[in-house]
Amino acid sequence: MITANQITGLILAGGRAQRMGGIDKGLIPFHGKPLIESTITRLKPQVSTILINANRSITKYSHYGYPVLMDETPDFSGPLAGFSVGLKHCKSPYLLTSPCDSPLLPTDLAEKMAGELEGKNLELVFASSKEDDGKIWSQPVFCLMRRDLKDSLDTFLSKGDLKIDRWFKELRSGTVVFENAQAFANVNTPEELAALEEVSQ
Ligand SMILES: Nc1nc2c(ncn2[C@@H]2O[C@H](COP(=O)(O)OP(=O)(O)OP(=O)(O)O)[C@@H](O)[C@H]2O)c(=O)[nH]1
Ligand SMILES: [Mg+2]
Repeated sequence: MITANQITGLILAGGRAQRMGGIDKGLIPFHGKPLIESTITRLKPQVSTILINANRSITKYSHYGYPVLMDETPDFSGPLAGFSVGLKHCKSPYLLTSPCDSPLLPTDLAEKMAGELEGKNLELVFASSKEDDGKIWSQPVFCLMRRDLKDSLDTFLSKGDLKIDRWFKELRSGTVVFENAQAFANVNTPEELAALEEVSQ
């Protein structure tokens, strides 16, 4: 059984946050505290340690006491750039990614994804959510992967491809469907931030 001490958590806070006006999304207040703190709180019990991937405000993110890793590929090339640097610094056999802007992430994220990865002998598992209308949505930035996928990812990125689902298709990958779609609610605009604060009192 894959346990928390075999998993490193990677919090993705390296985006531009253009829909939020270009400010640093992980640091905007959510219930009075920087948004990333909610992710840290939920992820921490599920993993052995945490890495933060950010491209700005490095000193502020460093205050949480975890390594802060900047993308090694230029120009905000998307979440896979964060996966790559996270895999490079991951010392455990598995890496679990979560964005900094989904403060209600499932408390059983690691457990369910690890069960699927191990049970089906997969290399990577991403989350999906079941919406109220029954539709299933991929949540590809919530992802548990083997650390040894580093070379595969770097080869993929070196071809100039950045599409996350295209990399997944090259692998033995699968998904876990989570019933509580609200756990994946993410904050992209000031309106979404206000709405999520309202429902998560
Ligand atoms: N490392 C890294 N992470 C990224 C990059 N772009 C997006 N992400 C992360 O991927 C996740 C999902 O991205 P979005 O919700 O679209 O965030 P964003 O790109 O900052 O926001 P917009 O600019 O408004 O699209 C977030 O956790 C981002 O921090 C990037 O260029 N590098
Ligand atoms: Mg988002």
